[in-house]
Amino acid sequence: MNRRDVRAVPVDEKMAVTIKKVGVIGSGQMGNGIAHVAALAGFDVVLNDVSDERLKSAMATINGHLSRQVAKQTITEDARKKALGRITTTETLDGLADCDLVIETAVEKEEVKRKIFHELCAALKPEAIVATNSSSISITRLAASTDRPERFIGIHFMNPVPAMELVELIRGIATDDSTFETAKEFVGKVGKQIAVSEDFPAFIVNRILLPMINEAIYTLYEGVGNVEAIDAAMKLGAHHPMGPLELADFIGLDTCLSIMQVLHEGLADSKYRPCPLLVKYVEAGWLGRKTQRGFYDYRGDKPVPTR
Ligand SMILES: CC(=O)CC(=O)SCCNC(=O)CCNC(=O)[C@H](O)C(C)(C)COP(=O)(O)OP(=O)(O)OC[C@H]1O[C@@H](n2cnc3c(N)ncnc32)[C@H](O)[C@@H]1OP(=O)(O)O
Ligand SMILES: NC(=O)C1=CN([C@@H]2O[C@H](COP(=O)(O)OP(=O)(O)OC[C@H]3O[C@@H](n4cnc5c(N)ncnc54)[C@H](OP(=O)(O)O)[C@@H]3O)[C@@H](O)[C@H]2O)C=CC1
Repeated sequence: MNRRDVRAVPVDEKMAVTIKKVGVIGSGQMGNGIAHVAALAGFDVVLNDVSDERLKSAMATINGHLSRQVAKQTITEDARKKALGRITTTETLDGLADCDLVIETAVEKEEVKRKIFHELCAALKPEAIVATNSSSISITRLAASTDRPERFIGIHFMNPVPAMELVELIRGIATDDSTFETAKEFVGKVGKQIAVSEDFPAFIVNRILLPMINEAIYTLYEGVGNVEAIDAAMKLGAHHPMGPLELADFIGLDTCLSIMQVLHEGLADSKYRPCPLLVKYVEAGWLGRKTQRGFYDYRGDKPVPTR
C-alpha cells in the first residue's frame, strides 16, 4: 500500500472530534499567547501550569495584552471580558480531562514533554487530540511517548502569538488525516495562516532563524561587533524588526540553546554547533527578558547591553 492508499482509508467517525475546549500546558509566554488567541476566537480554554502563582501571573499578563488591544481598538472591551471569562486554570493534568485538544507549551526539554504526555494521556478521553508547540523536537518521537500517535501533531505558534500570522503544522509519521484537518481548522479559527513542515529538526522557521541568531552570537563572541552594533546592523541594514540578540532575549536563551542542540544532534553537522557564549549565558541563568538579563539587562528603565 503506498502513502496515497493509506491516506484514502476512511477515518473512524466515532473518533472524529469537534474542538470546543482547548487545554494549554505551560503558562509561559507561548502558553499565555495561545490561551489568549484561542479564547478570543471563542474556544473555552483550560490553562495548566505547575503552580497557582504562575497561573495567577499568567492571567494578569493575558489581561494586560487584551487590554492593550482594547486601547488600540483592535478588540472591544466586551470581547476582552468574554475572552477572559472563557479561560479557567488548573494545576493538575486531570483538570484537562474534558478537553478536545490539548496543546503542550512547557519548556523545550524532551524528557519534560515526554513525562507530561505520559500523565496527560491517562487523563484524556481517547478521541482528544494532543499537540505540541515544540520549536524543534521530533514530532514522531514525542508522539511515540503517547497512547495516540495518530492523534498527535505539531502546532507550532510564533512569538508573540497575538501578533504573528504564522503557525507551522507538522505531522509525525503516524498522524492521521483527520487530526491534520482538525488542527488546520483550529489554526484558521484563531486567525493564523499555516505553513506545513516535514518532521525534521527545528522544522522550517527555526531551521533558518536559529542558525542566524547563533551566528550573531558568534559575531559577538569573536568581537566582530558589540551587542548594540550587531542589532543595529541587522535592524537598519537588513530591516529586521528586532536585532538578532534582542530577538534571542525575547525568545529565551534557554529555548535558543535547546533548538541549536536539537539541530546539532539531529543533523550531525558542525555548522549547527551552539556558540559557547550562548551556553555561558544559559549556564549563568541569564535567559533573556524572562529573567531580566541576557544580551541586555532589563532591570532598569531601558535595556542596557551586557557586552
Ligand atoms: C522560537 C520559535 O520557536 C519560533 C519563533 O517564534 S521565532 C520568533 C518570531 N518572532 C519574531 O521574529 C518577532 C520579531 N519582532 C516583531 O515582529 C515586532 O518587533 C513585534 C511584533 C514583536 C512588535 O512590533 P512593534 O511594531 O514594535 O510593536 P507594537 O506595535 O507595540 O505591537 C504590534 C502588535 O504586537 C502585539 N505585541 C507586541 N508585543 C507583544 C507581546 N510580548 N505579547 C503579546 N502581544 C504583543 C501588540 O499588542 C500589537 O498587537 P495589535 O496589532 O493587535 O495592536
Ligand atoms: N519562546 C519562543 O519564542 C517560542 C517557544 N516555543 C516553544 O514553546 C514552548 C514554551 O516556550 P516558552 O513559553 O517560551 O517558555 P517559558 O519558559 O516562557 O514557559 C514555559 C512554562 O512551562 C512551565 N512548565 C515547566 N514544566 C512544566 C510542567 N511539567 N507542566 C506544566 N508547565 C510546566 C514553566 O514553569 P516553570 O518556569 O516554573 O518551570 C513555564 O511557566 C517550548 O517548547 C518552546 O520551544 C515555540 C515558539 C516560540
